[in-house]
Amino acid sequence: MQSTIKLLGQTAVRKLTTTKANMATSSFSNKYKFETLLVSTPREYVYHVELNRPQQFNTMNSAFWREMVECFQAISEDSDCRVVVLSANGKHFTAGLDLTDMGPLMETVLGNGDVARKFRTLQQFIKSYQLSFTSVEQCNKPVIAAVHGGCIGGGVDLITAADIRFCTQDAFFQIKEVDIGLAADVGTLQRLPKVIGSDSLVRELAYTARKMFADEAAQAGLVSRVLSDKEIMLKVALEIASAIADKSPVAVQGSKHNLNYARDHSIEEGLNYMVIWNAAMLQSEDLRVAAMASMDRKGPPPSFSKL
Ligand SMILES: CC/C=C\C=C\CC(=O)SCCNC(=O)CCNC(=O)[C@H](O)C(C)(C)COP(=O)(O)OP(=O)(O)OC[C@H]1O[C@@H](n2cnc3c(N)ncnc32)[C@H](O)[C@@H]1OP(=O)(O)O
Repeated sequence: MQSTIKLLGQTAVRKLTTTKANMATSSFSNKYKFETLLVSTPREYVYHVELNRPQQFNTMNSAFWREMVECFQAISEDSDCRVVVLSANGKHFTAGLDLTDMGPLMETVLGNGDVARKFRTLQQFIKSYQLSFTSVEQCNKPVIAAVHGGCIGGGVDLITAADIRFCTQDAFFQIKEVDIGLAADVGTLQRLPKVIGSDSLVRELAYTARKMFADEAAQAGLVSRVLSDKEIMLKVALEIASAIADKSPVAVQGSKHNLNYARDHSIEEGLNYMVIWNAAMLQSEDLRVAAMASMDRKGPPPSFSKL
């Protein structure tokens, strides 16, 4: 009798565990359900976001601009994620702005209304598109962009907002905006000079729209690794992502936040900000856990609470 009750109890526990796991999976699928992006969890604490309109070369349509914000703002606050790999499906990473989905924009440009009204509408448009990539930069979690094939126009704006960039040997980068009659307006001109350091090269690329291939991109510092093909690139990106995910999230996210702050301020301002930041964060349990683990080299690797 007692063993029957015990067995029934075990079945109930198993059912409850399975139900909880199913609920977690379905809440993940609902939260990260998009038309233009595919989100998966290939490893513990690692999310993989893929641009997912392969037939259209992942061109950036209105759904994409909206979903990028939704996706990266959700990830920023998701304690099950500590690091993101951002790649793309299909032949190219992205062909940039979807030139077939510019209806509302062109309606404003060509439509009725005086210059002030048109200005206000376009201002909102451009600001909201900028937020799509600023949400990558402002995401609490580091983002590793893994680029293959063409990374064109808006693609360069996007990857300059990422923390780390890898590419395949066949990748090329193109600030294509001048070819369609506009100055790049969603991040390239602001972020690329800080990423690659050579103002001269940025200007050459922005004024000519010429392709920059993988080896030159590595030499310039736009990417930190060039891998032979996409499969190997994703393997390496996921390994690096896992290595980051094993570290204290307090330390990693604090590093991202302070690197971004330091990039945009003087050294003195950055140091002052760091004092305030760590006067709070040094009180976190991660410091004790990590310090104990590094002293006890034979013990298990440290494990950190979710953040
Ligand atoms: C507020 C503004 C915010 C953001 C602004 C961003 C600006 C930009 O992104 S500017 C860059 C815009 N993109 C382009 O100019 C891309 C131009 N295309 C190419 O360079 C090439 O097509 C390619 C992407 C390198 C692919 O070359 P290939 O593999 O040889 O294929 P194709 O035969 O050239 O193209 C096949 C098919 O795709 C269409 N297409 C390509 N790019 C786009 C695009 N961006 N939008 C819409 N459609 C695109 C191309 O026209 C072909 O169509 P067909 O009907 O088959 O002719």
